[in-house]
Amino acid sequence: MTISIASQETSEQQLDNEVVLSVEGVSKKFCRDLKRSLLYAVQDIATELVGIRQKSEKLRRDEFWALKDVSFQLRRGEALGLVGPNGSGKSTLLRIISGLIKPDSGFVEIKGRIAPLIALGAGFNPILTGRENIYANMSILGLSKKEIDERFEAVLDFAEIGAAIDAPVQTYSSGMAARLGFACAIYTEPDILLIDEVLAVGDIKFRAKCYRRLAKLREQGTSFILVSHNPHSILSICDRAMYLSKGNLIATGNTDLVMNRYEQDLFLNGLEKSSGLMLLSEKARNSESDLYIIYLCFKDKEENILDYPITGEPTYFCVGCKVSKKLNDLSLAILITEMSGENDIVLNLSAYMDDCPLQIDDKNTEIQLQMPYLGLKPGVYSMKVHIAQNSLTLFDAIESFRFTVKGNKSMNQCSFYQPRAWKVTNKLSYTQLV
Ligand SMILES: Nc1ncnc2c1ncn2[C@@H]1O[C@H](COP(=O)(O)OP(=O)(O)OP(=O)(O)O)[C@@H](O)[C@H]1O
Repeated sequence: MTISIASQETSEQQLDNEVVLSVEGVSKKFCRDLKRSLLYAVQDIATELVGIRQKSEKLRRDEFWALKDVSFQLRRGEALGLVGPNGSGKSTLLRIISGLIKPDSGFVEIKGRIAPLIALGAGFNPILTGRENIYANMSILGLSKKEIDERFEAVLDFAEIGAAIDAPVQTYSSGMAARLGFACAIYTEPDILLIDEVLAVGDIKFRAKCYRRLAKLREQGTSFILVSHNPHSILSICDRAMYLSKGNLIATGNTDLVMNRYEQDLFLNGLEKSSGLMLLSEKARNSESDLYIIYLCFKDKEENILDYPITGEPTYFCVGCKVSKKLNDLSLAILITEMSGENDIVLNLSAYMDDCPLQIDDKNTEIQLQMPYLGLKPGVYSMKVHIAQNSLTLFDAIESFRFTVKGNKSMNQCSFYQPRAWKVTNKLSYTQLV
């Protein structure tokens, strides 16, 4: 069952916009065995020729569903992010939409011109030069020779590949091929642009230029579907996202919520998913140490243990310790990395850096890091925890405490939660413009 995650605002805005792409109940099966798949293809062609072929919902030996009953719509000017683990069917879906392969059932309806940027160099002939490929590629996308002549200089300017334009495309780096592919696609002025990871190979400057151009194209009414394994690209560009897994549409709707669901499924399994508590077996701990950690958890300000810390809410991170003697000048240090994306460090805190040494008597103790507001956005994180004395003697360390942050506040595709209030006053700081 597909979960529909939609904000009211987004749905209302979209009602005004015309549907440019409609995908209805699309399924596609493939065969894992090459020989058998050739045999099935021959069988299918033969039965189709004699007119007895029926679309079958059944899988033959070695077949599997690469896509199963996928339906969605794309509206004019909309940016849709398509996410899912490797092999979940994203490229297959884009290939079906662009007409490169036929679905086994269901249909795709397109209004206007579609430009697929599907694989590196897709549509490029490796032995032709960049110049020749621009003509070949843009004419496949529907432009006349005269139209291509008029746009040729603009494509060259945008691609910034200089003299390499007269070299065969097979001598291009992946980034150069992506530049040329993107430039050709945007100058065909498509109604729908399909982008499958190609931007990931461009350098940062070129990617920034592409994203600026995409924003401009959207203002002019171009819709696009962006496939990316980089959550930041999806979160910053797309207003809606779709999450595929094993060919099934798992969730669709608000980008933040869909990405959150995807990241939870990707990084957590079973028990970990519903627990913000990590209990450590005393036997496995270093019980020789004067202090060792026996649990980690999150609590709310009433000190209830939380399954999930929540963005924007008062949150206590608690470390339960077994202690055998009085200790001074202790520091609790935490380093939090985001498990999606590039494992970026999002928080690095320690009592030592805060000039706040902790004193512990010889009783078992819970050390708390009290956060008036949790600034982390919804997502999946991993935390390293260290307890040391004078930042030199390490007592205990936990290398990875995984937890999920949920959101109940509006984050609006940004990276952290900012506590805030809005106000209007009648006091002006300046009464006259200089
Ligand atoms: N022509 C084909 N013949 C057989 N199997 C195929 C074919 N094309 C794709 N597949 C299989 O279909 C499944 C979906 O592949 P697809 O390329 O759509 O995944 P994806 O979500 O784009 O993956 P990635 O994130 O790795 O690019 C995979 O198991 C893949 O091996």
